[in-house]
Amino acid sequence: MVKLRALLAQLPAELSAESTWNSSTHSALETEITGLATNSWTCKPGDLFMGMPGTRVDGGDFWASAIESGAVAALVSAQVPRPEEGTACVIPMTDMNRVCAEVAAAFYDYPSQKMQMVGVTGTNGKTTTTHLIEYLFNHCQKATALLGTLYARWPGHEQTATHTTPFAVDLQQQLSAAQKAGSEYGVMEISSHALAQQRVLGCKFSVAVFSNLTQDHLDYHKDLDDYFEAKALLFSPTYLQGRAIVNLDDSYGRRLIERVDSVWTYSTENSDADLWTSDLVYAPGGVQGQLHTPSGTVPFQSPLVGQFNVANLLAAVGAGLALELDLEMMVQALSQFLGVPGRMEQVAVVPSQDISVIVDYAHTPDSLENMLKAARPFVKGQMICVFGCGGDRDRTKRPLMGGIAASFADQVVVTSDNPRTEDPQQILQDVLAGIDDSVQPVVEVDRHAAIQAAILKAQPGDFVLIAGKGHEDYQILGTEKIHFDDREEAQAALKQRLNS
Ligand SMILES: CC(=O)N[C@H]1[C@@H](OP(=O)(O)OP(=O)(O)OC[C@H]2O[C@@H](n3ccc(=O)[nH]c3=O)[C@H](O)[C@@H]2O)O[C@H](CO)[C@@H](O)[C@@H]1O[C@H](C)C(=O)N[C@@H](C)C(=O)N[C@H](CCC(=O)O)C(=O)O
Ligand SMILES: Nc1ncnc2c1ncn2[C@@H]1O[C@H](COP(=O)(O)OP(=O)(O)OP(=O)(O)O)[C@@H](O)[C@H]1O
Ligand SMILES: N[C@H](CCC[C@H](N)C(=O)O)C(=O)O
Ligand SMILES: [Mg+2]
Repeated sequence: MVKLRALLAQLPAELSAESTWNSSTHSALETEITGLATNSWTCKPGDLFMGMPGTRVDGGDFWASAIESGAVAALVSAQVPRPEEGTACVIPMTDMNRVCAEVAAAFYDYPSQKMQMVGVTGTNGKTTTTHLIEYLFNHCQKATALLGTLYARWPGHEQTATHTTPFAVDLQQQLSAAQKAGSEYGVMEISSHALAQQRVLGCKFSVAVFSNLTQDHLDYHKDLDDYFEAKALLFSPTYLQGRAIVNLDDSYGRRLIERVDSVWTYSTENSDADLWTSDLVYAPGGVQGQLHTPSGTVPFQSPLVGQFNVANLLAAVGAGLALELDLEMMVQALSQFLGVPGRMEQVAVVPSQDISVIVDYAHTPDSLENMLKAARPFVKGQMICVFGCGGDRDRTKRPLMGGIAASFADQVVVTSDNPRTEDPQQILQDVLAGIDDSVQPVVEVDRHAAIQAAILKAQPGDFVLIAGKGHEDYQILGTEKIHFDDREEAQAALKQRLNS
């Protein structure tokens, strides 16, 4: 609980010009705020309502319904029409994204500053790297909270996530709960959307990781440079108060290095990097090699598959060393980390079968290519790739993904991902536009039928890769979310194959 006056005092003067306060504001200043709300529908008595500008509406326009639900006051964009003085406390603000983040951090008393925080950004590898960091840190007896695409969890608690990076109020509430539950460390995925919308403002990071930048989200960002600038914000002094860990193998990573003072680079092969690997041997059961770090060189072994996962584990070890974790202990933990749900996850059935099936979350051109390349050495027969592209998301990546699937797989099955409000057939056409006429993909709009067709038609020794949805246990058709899980679908098809 905190008084409205105290919360407003945390805001920089340029955001909450006191000169605009009227008698309604002054009379609400001593009221205790018991919660924060950004949705008028879920606003409770005692809350402070913050009206967020969105793509469809300005939440500020709903201040009356929030006040009716018991909100003590509403903070809204300056353009929002306000009530007559004396009727309700509605205070105009300059930048609601910033206001919301600053207020949330203050309300929860800056939890990130009571923990050692690691932020991970980049197009691909955030979920995998944050899981690795959580695992290494917990193995080294450091109680660690993890916030990301899959869930928010800390010792004794786990909840499903709705976004890769929560909105400011949820974020600060979760960090506060994690810290109170004993987490000394926190690791989180930070999306470019979150940085552009300032959801993470008020958080301070001891370590920030940059994995890579390749095409995605061009529905939201103007171009790749704009996307990069959003990611680069994490490495500015506003957020980073420690060491940057940056991928030297990525061209945008090399650009970022020029801008940061305290940086360790990592590379899967370049000995100029601070952390790098050599003598790598890839096998179906994982990878092994030598790990070179600022704390010495050690042999390592990991059950993870693919060169990109070596990059992820380098980033994770770098984060650990930056926070003074023991290298030997981390290397021991690496050998036991089995992977992340829905990332290169093998679908197994009993009795085992003569084909392999993998479910992976590749939903960008780069990750699709990496996944197919990583699997190739282990394919005895044909490599069959089942995939689609999400609706209401970057359309320009669709033909690129089509071209990549056709180049790197032996057979392609184009199907739906989450069509959302787009016409599923049109999404398929966008993907097919990138596939050369000489290739004859199977086109099946129903993902269930597509997975079944791929698995039932596979020949002994074939390798079926089902990409795009990974851990997701739903499919979004229109505005409806139905239960759908690639792993369950593959299991069922494998059983059917056994009996046919
Ligand atoms: C593009 C984007 O980020 N959109 C976000 C935006 O939605 P919007 O603009 O449609 O919102 P809106 O409907 O206009 O409403 C604006 C505000 O008014 C409020 N409102 C609205 C109506 C009402 O009656 N009362 C009321 O209070 C709403 O609660 C909201 O705060 O504001 C909403 C609330 O703040 C967000 O939920 C929504 O995220 C949507 C769901 C989303 O899917 N975002 C994705 C793209 C995203 O952020 N993804 C990244 C990961 C990307 C990666 O892979 O790297 C993430 O971090 O998850
Ligand atoms: N370092 C990496 N570089 C390139 N591709 C990767 C890397 N790590 C994982 N991948 C591929 O990208 C897919 C998504 O990985 P992951 O979930 O770790 O990424 P993410 O950055 O969290 O994605 P999102 O933005 O959706 O949260 C994986 O299934 C794999 O195919
Ligand atoms: N975080 C990603 C997830 C994409 C997952 C894919 N299955 C899709 O629906 O496009 C995004 O919001 O673009
Ligand atoms: Mg993720």
